[in-house]
Amino acid sequence: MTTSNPDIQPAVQHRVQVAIAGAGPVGLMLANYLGQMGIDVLVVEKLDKLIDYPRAIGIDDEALRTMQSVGLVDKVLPHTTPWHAMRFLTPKGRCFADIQPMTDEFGWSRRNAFIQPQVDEVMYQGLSRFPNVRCLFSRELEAFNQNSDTVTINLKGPDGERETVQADWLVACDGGASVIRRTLNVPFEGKTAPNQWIVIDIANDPLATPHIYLCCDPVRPYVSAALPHGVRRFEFMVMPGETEAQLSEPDNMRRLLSQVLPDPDNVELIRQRVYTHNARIAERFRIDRVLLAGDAAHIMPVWQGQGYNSGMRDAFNLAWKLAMVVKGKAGDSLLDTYQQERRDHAKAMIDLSVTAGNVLAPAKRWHGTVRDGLSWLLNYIPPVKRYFLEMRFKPMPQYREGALLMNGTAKRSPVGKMFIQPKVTRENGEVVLLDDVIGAKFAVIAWGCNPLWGMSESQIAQWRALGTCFIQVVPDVQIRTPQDNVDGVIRLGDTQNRLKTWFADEDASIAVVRPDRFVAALAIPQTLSKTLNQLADVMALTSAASDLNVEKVA
Ligand SMILES: Cc1cc2nc3c(=O)[nH]c(=O)nc-3n(C[C@H](O)[C@H](O)[C@H](O)COP(=O)(O)OP(=O)(O)OC[C@H]3O[C@@H](n4cnc5c(N)ncnc54)[C@H](O)[C@@H]3O)c2cc1C
Ligand SMILES: NC(=O)c1ccc[n+]([C@@H]2O[C@H](COP(=O)([O-])OP(=O)(O)OC[C@H]3O[C@@H](n4cnc5c(N)ncnc54)[C@H](O)[C@@H]3O)[C@@H](O)[C@H]2O)c1
Ligand SMILES: O=C(O)/C=C/c1cccc(O)c1O
Repeated sequence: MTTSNPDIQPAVQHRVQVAIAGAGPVGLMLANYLGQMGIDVLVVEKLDKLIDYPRAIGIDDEALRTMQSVGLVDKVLPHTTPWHAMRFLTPKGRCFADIQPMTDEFGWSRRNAFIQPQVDEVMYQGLSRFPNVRCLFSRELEAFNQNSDTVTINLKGPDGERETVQADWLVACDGGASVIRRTLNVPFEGKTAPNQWIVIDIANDPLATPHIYLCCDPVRPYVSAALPHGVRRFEFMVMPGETEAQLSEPDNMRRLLSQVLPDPDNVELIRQRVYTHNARIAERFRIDRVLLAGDAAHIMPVWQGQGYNSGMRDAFNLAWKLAMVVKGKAGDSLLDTYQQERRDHAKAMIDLSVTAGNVLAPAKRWHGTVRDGLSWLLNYIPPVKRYFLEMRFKPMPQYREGALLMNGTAKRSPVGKMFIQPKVTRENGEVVLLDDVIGAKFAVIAWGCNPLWGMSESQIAQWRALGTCFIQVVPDVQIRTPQDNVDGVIRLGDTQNRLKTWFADEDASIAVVRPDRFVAALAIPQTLSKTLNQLADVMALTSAASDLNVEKVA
């Protein structure tokens, strides 16, 4: 661990509850969530502005749900193309995997194209809603040290001047090359791919056909992706011996683009750059008062668009836990569940992304021949086809240990999985998405019954103090007629009949849902009280739980 230089006497000293290194999407999301919870946050970014070149191009339904949780989804959606299919083509142009899930169990389109800097900007602008959040550019985190009470951070300012930050917690959102991860000597296990890729972004899309195509050309595999705002992305594999400088020469660019466009000279280039793909994961995500998130914790090839989305999952998982610990509502052991829950799933996404890369560009040519033959056969087996179409190969996060109470066998249980987000009808007839009723809170969602029945007054007070929302879901036809109403319980109509179906499938009637929308426990009215007590133990809730104070978002 580094020690700060005692000779440096910084002119500016900041004191905050949470310091975030890096104003990439993960740092910005975390800052928005913590800002909304009333936490004092300082984001430090070494560059003088947000990164503005194109990077990630796929945002999934879980990430949109995360944007919704910080009140920004309406500003993000205009920068997306929903229901975006990803199609793998054989060398002869036959589509052998059409990945196009058309379900919306979490409330949003499963696959969406987007342009990362535009959505990063939305998140940055979102911070202006919170006087308790500051974002300082041209501040590079150079060194830090921590003790049992605090983290001391040394920053270098725009003219080389020094500043210090005293923070209760430091979150490293400083990207793949994270200086924080390296300083802490946390191993970054995995592989770096042997091949590079050249990414070319073009304005005024000269092709303009929808969706993303991954073309398994054995001579030079490539990707062609339609993006919002008339942008086209091409990615070509760089062959052994080729260099970035060579490939960027006009003649070579023309040769590359002639593989995909009839008139390769008539293009409006935004940017081209050569990249290496890494598949690496940090051995630990928590080192005492320092937490690693996003690319600082895991990096992966782009083929499933999961680098960005995995970072969003980290932010959603960590933010509510950090807020509870900072506010003294939970002991800091709650933060151990962040690594417990997130690391395995991030690893599964890395493995999936590597596999997709091997399908697109197999290491040996004969692997490609086998792939094309097998895929031709499998395409005729409907369950296999459905498996691809519905994206069932993408492992949905299921936490087996952590801030939850697993009952029954983990494989079958919905505990540790994200709760569905259907439309619901309020008593005034308004139809909204479920999370918009809950807000940034825990929810106890009961089918038909009164969730408070069986809970003691003190237990109700304890969970209310955490900001828990108690919900009674009824068949939609019952919602407009006041009946069986209970004080302090929100009644909702099951607009799409999805909640009834969910509870019937799970053989339960009450779900305890965490602020990140993961199911923490299942119960029936007779077991809820005991279940909530056990959950309070697992989550290290303190007895001093008082209102979590969700600040009103302007
Ligand atoms: C060049 C590039 C292209 C990519 N292209 C794709 C793609 O095509 N498809 C895809 O799915 N994913 C892509 N990714 C991955 C995706 O962009 C990342 O997964 C995502 O940006 C991770 O977000 P993050 O917030 O964790 O880190 P980043 O977005 O990397 O943000 C980290 C931030 O921390 C700042 N920082 C670093 N060190 C310090 C320090 N010491 N002090 C202060 N600030 C610091 C950096 O300047 C940066 O702004 C790409 C990544 C990169 C780097
Ligand atoms: N569109 C694209 O094709 C594209 C473009 C850029 C990045 N990406 C993805 O995003 C990820 C992050 O991008 P980046 O530019 O920050 O990555 P990068 O190439 O700078 O590598 C990130 C970090 O990985 C670690 N690393 C690399 N080799 C290592 C080794 N041998 N041992 C231990 N650690 C090692 C280092 O900490 C390095 O700084 C990339 O790895 C890639 O998967 C994709
Ligand atoms: O969003 C996806 O699922 C795919 C993303 C993708 C595919 C190919 C190349 C990339 O750079 C991607 O981000």
